[in-house]
Amino acid sequence: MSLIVICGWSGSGKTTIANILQKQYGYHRIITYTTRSKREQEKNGQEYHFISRDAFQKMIDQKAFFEWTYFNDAYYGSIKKDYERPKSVVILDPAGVKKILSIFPDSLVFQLCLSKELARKRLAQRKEQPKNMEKRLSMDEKAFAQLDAFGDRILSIHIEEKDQVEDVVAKIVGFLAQKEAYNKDLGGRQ
Ligand SMILES: Nc1nc2c(ncn2[C@@H]2O[C@H](COP(=O)(O)OP(=O)(O)O)[C@@H](O)[C@H]2O)c(=O)[nH]1
Ligand SMILES: Nc1ncnc2c1ncn2[C@@H]1O[C@H](COP(=O)(O)OP(=O)(O)O)[C@@H](O)[C@H]1O
Repeated sequence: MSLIVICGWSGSGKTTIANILQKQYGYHRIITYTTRSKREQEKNGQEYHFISRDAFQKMIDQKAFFEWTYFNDAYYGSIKKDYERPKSVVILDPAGVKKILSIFPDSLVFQLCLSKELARKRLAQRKEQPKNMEKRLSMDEKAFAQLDAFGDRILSIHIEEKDQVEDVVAKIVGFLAQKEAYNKDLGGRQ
């Protein structure tokens, strides 16, 4: 199974990159479920399955979720059968990353890292309200500190203002190609 997990602060480019991996590199995008309101540019079933709190609670009661989390006044969760397809990509928060690493230790976790200043700029482009933006970023900053202990299991990609989305994708794809070549080489020697 080759599962790619993408995580990072709000505005780090997770959605943009997962969409490129899906559209240009044939990755199956795991669409997770959320109770947060849909943003203007989002489509139900593309970024998320947008559902009501009642529907989310029902899914919790029915044990439909593989893992779920509560973040910034909204619920987010993913379902198990979606992880069964090979060559998948999913976007998760730090709690989800920890859970997935404990169940699928071979999954590749990429953390998109950027300065708060750049995150603010990107969120402003996305028309995020300044007040909401600061709250999101400080919550993300705290939550991502939990992943420090998993340093060697997570591939950090440092993003600077000059980096185009394609540069970031190229780093991820380059790493995946290297890993595949290494595994093939290892298979050939055994
Ligand atoms: N654990 C978990 N986290 C999720 C899931 N879906 C989304 N997230 C995370 O929820 C957080 C909030 O996502 P979102 O509201 O789309 O904000 P964004 O970070 O600005 O794109 C992000 O850290 C996502 O990675 C899920 O199914 N499970
Ligand atoms: N490398 C990049 N260069 C310039 N703009 C970017 C880059 N990556 C993402 N963006 C833009 O930044 C904003 C936030 O990206 P998004 O993918 O929504 O982040 P996230 O899902 O992590 O919150 C969007 O407007 C997106 O078009």
